[in-house]
Amino acid sequence: MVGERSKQAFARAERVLVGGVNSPVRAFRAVGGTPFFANRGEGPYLYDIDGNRYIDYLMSWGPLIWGHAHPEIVRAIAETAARGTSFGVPTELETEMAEEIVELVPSVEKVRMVSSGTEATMSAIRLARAATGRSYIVKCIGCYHGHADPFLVKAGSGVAALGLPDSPGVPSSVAERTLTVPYNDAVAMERLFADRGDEIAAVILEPVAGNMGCVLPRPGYLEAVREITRRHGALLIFDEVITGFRVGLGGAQARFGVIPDLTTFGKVIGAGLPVGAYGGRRDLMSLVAPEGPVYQAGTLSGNPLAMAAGLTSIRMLKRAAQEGAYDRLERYGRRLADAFCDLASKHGLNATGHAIGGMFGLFFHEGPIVDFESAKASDSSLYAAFFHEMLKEGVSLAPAQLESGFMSMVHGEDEIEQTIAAMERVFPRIAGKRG
Ligand SMILES: Cc1ncc(COP(=O)(O)O)c(C=O)c1O
Ligand SMILES: N[C@H](C=O)CCC(=O)O
Repeated sequence: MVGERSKQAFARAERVLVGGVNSPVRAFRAVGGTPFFANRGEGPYLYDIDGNRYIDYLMSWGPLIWGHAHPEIVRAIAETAARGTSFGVPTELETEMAEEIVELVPSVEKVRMVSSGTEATMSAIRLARAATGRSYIVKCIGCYHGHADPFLVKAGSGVAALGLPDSPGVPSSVAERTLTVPYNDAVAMERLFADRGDEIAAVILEPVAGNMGCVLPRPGYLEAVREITRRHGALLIFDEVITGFRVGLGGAQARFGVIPDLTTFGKVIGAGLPVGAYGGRRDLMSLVAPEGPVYQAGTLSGNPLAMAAGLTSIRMLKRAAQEGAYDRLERYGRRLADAFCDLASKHGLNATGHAIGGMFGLFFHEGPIVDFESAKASDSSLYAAFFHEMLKEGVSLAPAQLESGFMSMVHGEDEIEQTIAAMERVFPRIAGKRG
């Protein structure tokens, strides 16, 4: 339950921070109420400033695949910081990070590090436009690719939660260059390309959608988009800011065996420090400055602390993957999703649950959930009640139904059992609260 100290902290924050937060989703607008304030985290647990402990499935919106304050990651950051926090000249850490990404992610031959997922996606489309000499991009309705102008068109995540299909401040001349189609609809994609194929620079796609809840690609969908883009001379950009190193070591592209031209990363590759990256085929990446003319830069790009944290995390993931750790993540996610659906059905409620690798989605909807239309038809007031009751039970889920839940490598049997037990207590309390 959100305690008095958090409420006071939020009131204080609201006086000087826009909406009391530094990213809209943190304000809990999709579920109502006010947010709890973090004090510290340890493993799968987050402690708020009122002294409450939560089993955390938000995991800082995805980056914390090793949970909070993992000792090896904290040590790597501290040791690196002691030698300096930023240099403005290259470090070997940046090369090591790029080498890991190139080794593990099938499509990536060269990398550019940046400081956020948004920087990665906006740079990738600039590159795609330069490479093709075309100006239109295609995105799916309900997918979120960060807050750069071209992406704030029918976007998911906080944009959808606030009911802002588009954002004021984005010039219409920019927004009109973004074409949209429903996720998982290869026919709509084919039709759009039949009409405008020779004007389209790239399709940018979350290979598993994570910003309208967690929505899985239909069998054959990613392959179809790959084939259509190739046939029309457009690039395929997989936005793996969420899925990278989370649905498997090689991301969604390795898992589904579909190879994009460019890939964007963020979240897990920084292990909780600000980071992003984009990469892809050597011939495309060599268009980026200083090798080529496409300008993109960053004072703190490849920051040593972020590189040290990310590298430690990726190397630990490599070892863990050999012991089936990603399968365990998915099994745990599946158990939560199944328990959610079983309990809902026992209490006469519609529910659908998805899980893949370390991400999952819980929807109050009979399903199937395949796109934004079906995801947003889920019962949002019931989810809000569920979210708040789970919080009272010491379980922190995504504060919006149209977001993903995140499992970490340090969640264990105990946490899963405690979470299911919490759901068993919560369902009778929310059964009467259908929207
Ligand atoms: C799929 C996806 N792409 C891009 C972004 C943007 O990343 P960032 O918030 O680091 O700018 C996010 C999350 O915010 C995301 O989920
Ligand atoms: N859904 C967003 C990213 O994945 C949430 C992060 C944010 O906008 O703060």
